[in-house]
Amino acid sequence: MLISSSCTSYMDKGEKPEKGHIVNFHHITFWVGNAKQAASYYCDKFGFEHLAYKGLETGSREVVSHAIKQDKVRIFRLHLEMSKHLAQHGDGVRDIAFQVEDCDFLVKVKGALLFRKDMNCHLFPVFQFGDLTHTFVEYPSPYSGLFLPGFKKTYIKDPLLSKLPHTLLNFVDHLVGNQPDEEMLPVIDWYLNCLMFHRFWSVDDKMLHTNYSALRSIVVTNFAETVKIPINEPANGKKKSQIQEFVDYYGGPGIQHIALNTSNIIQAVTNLKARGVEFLSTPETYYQQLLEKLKTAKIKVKEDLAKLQELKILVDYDDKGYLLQIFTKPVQDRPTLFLEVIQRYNFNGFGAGNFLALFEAIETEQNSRGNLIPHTDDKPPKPFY
Ligand SMILES: O=C(O)C(=O)Cc1ccc(O)cc1
Ligand SMILES: [Fe+2]
Repeated sequence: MLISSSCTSYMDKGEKPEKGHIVNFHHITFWVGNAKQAASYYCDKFGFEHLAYKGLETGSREVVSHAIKQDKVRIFRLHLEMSKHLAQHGDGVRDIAFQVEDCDFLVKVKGALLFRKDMNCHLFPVFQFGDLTHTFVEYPSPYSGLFLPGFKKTYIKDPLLSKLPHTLLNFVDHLVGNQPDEEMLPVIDWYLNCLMFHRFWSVDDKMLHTNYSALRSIVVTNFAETVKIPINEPANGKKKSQIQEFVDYYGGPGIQHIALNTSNIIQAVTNLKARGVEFLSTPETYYQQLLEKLKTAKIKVKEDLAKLQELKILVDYDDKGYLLQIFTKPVQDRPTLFLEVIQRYNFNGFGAGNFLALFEAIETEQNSRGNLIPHTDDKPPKPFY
C-alpha cells in the first residue's frame, strides 16, 4: 500500500543568495562508447537535432563530441579515453552543467570542489557524487559561440530527421540521481551547502513502497526553483529495490532519469511512439480508479482521458493543478538510465499519486530481467561488467 498524502513539501527557501546564483540546467554530458551512434539514436528516437561537433577534423585529438539539442535541451556527448568509466558504468550521464553567476564564489566561498579550471572557456567542472561531475558554465560577457568553445557547426546532415514527426520536448524539468543505501543524505548536504540549494520535497520508505521494494527520496532545488534534483536511495523491502538494481548495474551512484517537459504530452508521446520509443505500460485498473477519483477532484483535466489511457500516460493532481507523465524503458542495454516526458498545469511537485502504479510497472520490467529477487544484505553478484 502506498500513502502519498504524507510526503513533505518544504516552504522555506531560505535567504536569497547574494552571489553564486545557479541559473538553470545548461547541458547534460553523456560518456558513451560511440558518440556518433548515440547522438543518432537520440535524434531519431527523441527528436533532437545535431548542433555542433568536436573531433579529429576540428583538431580535437582525444575527444569526439556531438552536441545535440531540442528547444532548450542541450545534450553533449563524448567519446574519448574513458575506458574505466565505460567498463564500470556503460553508457550514462557523466556531467550535469549549470549556467551560473559568480563561479569563483561558489568554488572559493561555498567550497564546491574544483578539480580543473579551463581558462577562458567558462567551464568549471566540480566533483559531485560517484563519478558524476557538475560543470559551472559562466558567461562573463554575451557569448556568441554556437555551443561551447572548441565546437564547430556539425557536419552531420541526416535527411531522415526532417521526415519524422515533432517530439515537442522543451526543457529539462528535473534530473534524478540514485545513491546506494545510506548515501543520500551526504549528497543532499552537498547541494544545500555548496550550491545553496534548499529542500523542495521528500518521501520516505514508509510511503514509497510496493509489496516488494522500497526507496527514499529527497528533492533539492536552487533558489529560483529552475533546477530540481531528486536523489533516491534504496530501502529494505521483501525484494531488491529498483534503486539497488540501478546501483548494481551502473556500478555505483549515477543519474537514473532525465525528465523532459512538454506543453503537449499527447502529441509528444504519440510522435515519440511513432519514432519507436518504448514506454512503460500502466494497467487498466489504474485508469478505472483515476476516473472514479477525478469525479470528486477540484481540478478538471483538460486532456481527453480516453487518449491518456490509450497512451498510458499517468495523471497526478492536487486541489490546484495536475501533472501528466510517462516513463520510457531504459535507453541502453543496462537497466540504468531512462527518460520521462512530463507536462504540468500549476503543479510543481512530483507524481506521488502515481508512484505505486509506476513502481509496479518498473518491477514488472525488473522481474523480466531476473532481478526482482529477495533482498539480502550480502554483496550482490557482479552484473555483466
Ligand atoms: O514523479 C516523478 O517525476 C518521478 O520521477 C517518480 C519516480 C521516483 C522515483 C523513481 O525511482 C522513479 C520515478
Ligand atoms: Fe521524474
